[in-house]
Amino acid sequence: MELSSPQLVCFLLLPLSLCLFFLYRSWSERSRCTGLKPYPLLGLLPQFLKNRHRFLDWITDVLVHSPTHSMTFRSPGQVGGVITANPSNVEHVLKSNFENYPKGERSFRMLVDFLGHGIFNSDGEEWKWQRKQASYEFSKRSLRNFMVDTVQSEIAHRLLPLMRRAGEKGETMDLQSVLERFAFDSICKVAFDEDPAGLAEDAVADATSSSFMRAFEEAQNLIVGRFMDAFEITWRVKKLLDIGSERRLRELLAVVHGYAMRIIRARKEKASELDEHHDLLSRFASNKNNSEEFLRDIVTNFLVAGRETTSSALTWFFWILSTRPDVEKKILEEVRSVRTINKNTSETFSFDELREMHYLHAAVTESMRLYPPVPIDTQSCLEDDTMPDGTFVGKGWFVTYSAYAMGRLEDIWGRDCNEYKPERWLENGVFCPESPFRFPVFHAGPRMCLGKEMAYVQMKSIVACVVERFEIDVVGKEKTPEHVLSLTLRMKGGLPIKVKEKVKQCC
Ligand code: HEM
Repeated sequence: MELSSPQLVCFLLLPLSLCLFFLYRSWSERSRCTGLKPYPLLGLLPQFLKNRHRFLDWITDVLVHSPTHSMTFRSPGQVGGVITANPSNVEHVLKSNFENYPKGERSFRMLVDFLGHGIFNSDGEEWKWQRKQASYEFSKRSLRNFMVDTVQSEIAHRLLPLMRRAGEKGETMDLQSVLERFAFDSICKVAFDEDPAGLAEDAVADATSSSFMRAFEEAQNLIVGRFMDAFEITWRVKKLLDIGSERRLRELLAVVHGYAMRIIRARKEKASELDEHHDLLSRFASNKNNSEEFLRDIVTNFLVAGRETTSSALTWFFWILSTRPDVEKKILEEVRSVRTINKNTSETFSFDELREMHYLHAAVTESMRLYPPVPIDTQSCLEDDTMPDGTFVGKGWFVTYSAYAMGRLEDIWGRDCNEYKPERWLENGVFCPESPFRFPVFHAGPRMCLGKEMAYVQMKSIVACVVERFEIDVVGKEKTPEHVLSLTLRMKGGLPIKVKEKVKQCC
């Protein structure tokens, strides 16, 4: 059959029109579900590019308004993805269908230069083996005792004197940086029996550890920057040509890995004096099959885990506290009462005393609800799947849950979800935990955080001791600080404070 010119045009235009019609239909359908308007062909890429500097708040707005609290990304040439704040989906991904949601190849490629094959960046048998070794170590009473001693000593000999000196001189100090150095010293001592003395009076003199800390932070930011590149090819080309941010990253990683190697070699020299249960590093080092490179990855991963999480949580906590004298008063009353009941005359608190501080536990937890140290966390999908809320997830897609958005959902926390209210965690004065799928701040399921108890000991000890002794004035506290999204939620520009030592209470 021969077609006339107008017929030919119609014949060619028909599929195109049908295509446009279906694209438009799926476009308006998806915008009805998520409140977002994905562009035909470009998907949500334009919105992503426009909002990537306020990524967390942007996706929170979208997830809060989406009826399922989930959103789907699909852009041409890019992997698809789902971001969710739906507790049923979180449970499905992190627990019920765990095997289908590993960290995945894409995330591995992005992080391998920094985290290597360590626990945060491994799947399958490689992860299981590390998890088993580390879990065993973390469950030991001896580790807990060592950790409590370490935190107490760091507070009594470094943190409190440092704050006292700043108070006497009337100096403004950056609390975020102080807390990071505190956490860095603690994790190095607990995991590797190394003291970098980041918070010591003569810390300035220890150029190696301070240049390491700076390099570690910048490297982390550059690695996260890779995730924010709209196209993976961008950083890969820069890496290949050794230019721009990738060149800088290579230089910084040389410093980071060099420091970690120094710890490992020092440990090897001491190996004959130490048994394999001495600390976390000894446990991994005792296996002769583990290369130096693998041990270096262990060190880097535990530093990531321990250095920024508690300091991020406490930085936001102290800012909130500065705006809530009522909460500070209640914490102080509780701390003083525990001290009196236990006739404690030392500068710090024991593990059991910290456990008695339920209000403090609630106050710190409530702050992490609104400012979770790990605000988003991503897995990838092995095989096509449908989540409990009906959202489709394709093979190879990423699935991200946002603890930050979940902390702001009325469906989980009620109408006062945006208010800071420690009381929501208490029943008759006793702390009641929430399901980890509704409050996944420490993750959930088989990969749940191993350092949760250690983190609370550190955070509660610091708050109890500091609030008891110092008045803290946060400079510019009226304005909500901006955040920077690194691997953790950091405060942009730090938290400038002025401190004044309180007059000692006579008992
Ligand atoms: C407030 C403090 C902390 C928070 C909010 C927190 C949160 C988390 C989160 C969200 C994960 C999952 C990360 C992922 O998907 O890869 C995680 C994993 C982990 N955390 Fe923590 N963490 C904290 C402190 C610590 C501390 C002090 C340690 C001690 C070293 C630690 C050790 C670990 C380890 C080893 C894992 C890996 C678990 C695995 O993949 O099997 N965490 N944590």
